[in-house]
Amino acid sequence: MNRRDEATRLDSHDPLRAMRDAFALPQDRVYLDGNSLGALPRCVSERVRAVVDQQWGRDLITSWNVHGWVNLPLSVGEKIAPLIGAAPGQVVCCDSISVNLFKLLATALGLRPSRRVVLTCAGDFPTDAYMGQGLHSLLGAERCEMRAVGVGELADALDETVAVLMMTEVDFRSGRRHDMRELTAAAHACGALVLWDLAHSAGALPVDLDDCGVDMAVGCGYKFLNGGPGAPAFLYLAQRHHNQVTQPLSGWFGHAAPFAFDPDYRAAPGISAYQAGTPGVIGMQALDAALDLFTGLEPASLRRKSLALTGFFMEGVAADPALAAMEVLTPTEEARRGSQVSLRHPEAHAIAQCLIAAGVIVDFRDPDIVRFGFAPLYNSFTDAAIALQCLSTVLSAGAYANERYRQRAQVT
Ligand SMILES: Cc1ncc(COP(=O)(O)O)c(C=O)c1O
Ligand SMILES: Nc1c(O)cccc1C(=O)C[C@H](N)C(=O)O
Repeated sequence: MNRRDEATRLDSHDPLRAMRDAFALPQDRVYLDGNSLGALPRCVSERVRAVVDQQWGRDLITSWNVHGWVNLPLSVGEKIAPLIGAAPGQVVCCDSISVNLFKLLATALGLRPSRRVVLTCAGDFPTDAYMGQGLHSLLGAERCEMRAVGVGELADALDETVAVLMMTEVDFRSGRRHDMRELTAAAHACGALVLWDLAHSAGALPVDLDDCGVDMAVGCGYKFLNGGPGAPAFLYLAQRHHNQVTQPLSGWFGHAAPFAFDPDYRAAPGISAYQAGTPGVIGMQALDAALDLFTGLEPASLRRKSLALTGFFMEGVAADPALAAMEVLTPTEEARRGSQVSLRHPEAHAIAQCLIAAGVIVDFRDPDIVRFGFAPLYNSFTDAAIALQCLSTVLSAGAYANERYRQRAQVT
């Protein structure tokens, strides 16, 4: 059976295939970039229209109470919680990952006052280290020292100076998935806390924060949760760490009584204290609607589909002699794989541009990686087969050598 027929067969047996219809995907494109920006759920268009026209347009400021706008950060947080293995009361939806990292890193240093090191994995998405570097400038080297090491050196680097280990579960370049349970236990064994970045996990694979004993986590709403460009992020802090440290972005939405307008800050109890200012209601409502698509779905079913898609794609790459020059960076071992396949080639940028021009939307990561993101809610095996065919044609024809594919855009 050829790959297209095999894809058709797999699609017909896919228990999640009906979910694709919940998305407004363009007919003439194959979208494999949900690991950067999730596709548009139809229910989000409807919700945003209703929020703008009826809630904002007609009910105006009464909507903060009447439509529950004021509670959105907590209510949306509660909708995200089951997707990341968190019991109620520990997740709030607000701000961006970057901003939430600042709050949590400061909290971690406050919870471990005799330690100063934030240990990170070299090569993780840079904003995580950037936020730590900002904290270092603010607090000084005696209170905050950033230390980045390779994955293989993490175990040795965990010593009594480390306050917190900050790791991304799925590497944005390679798609490699780290062992959350094992690394969390290793950090705890040396008395450190652990903070996981779930940007490339939430909505694509099961995460068991409570069960793994994780202390803190962040993640974003615009990738596999499909909340739209710039959707609010989320933040998790385990119950046992609540009410001990005042997070530094102490804005009025995290105050115990915001509408008492006290001159002095008094933190709200629990996770609510991790809010800062007024939530972006339209973005929050878009994410809230998008999360409804996960209702009743087992995260394990998403994982099965994601692994089947990435596995099918990787097999196709391995079987095609035209793709021999593309190095597969993503682990073939399922437990170590996220929901993307990354291929390395010296002409990766031009190859990605050729694919996009042919209607297969992928992205490029400097200097030489083409990423194929597989969103289990809406990608099909046929998407993967079309992408394989297109990639094969691009490489066999050498189309990427054309000068017009070499222009670099501002956002890649
Ligand atoms: C792992 C990871 N962390 C953080 C970010 C950035 O998050 P934000 O833009 O919400 O601060 C991204 C992607 O943009 C990411 O892939
Ligand atoms: N957040 C992004 C943005 O504002 C513009 C373009 C891309 C992004 C991304 O999410 C990039 C993504 N974190 C990555 O894995 O590379």
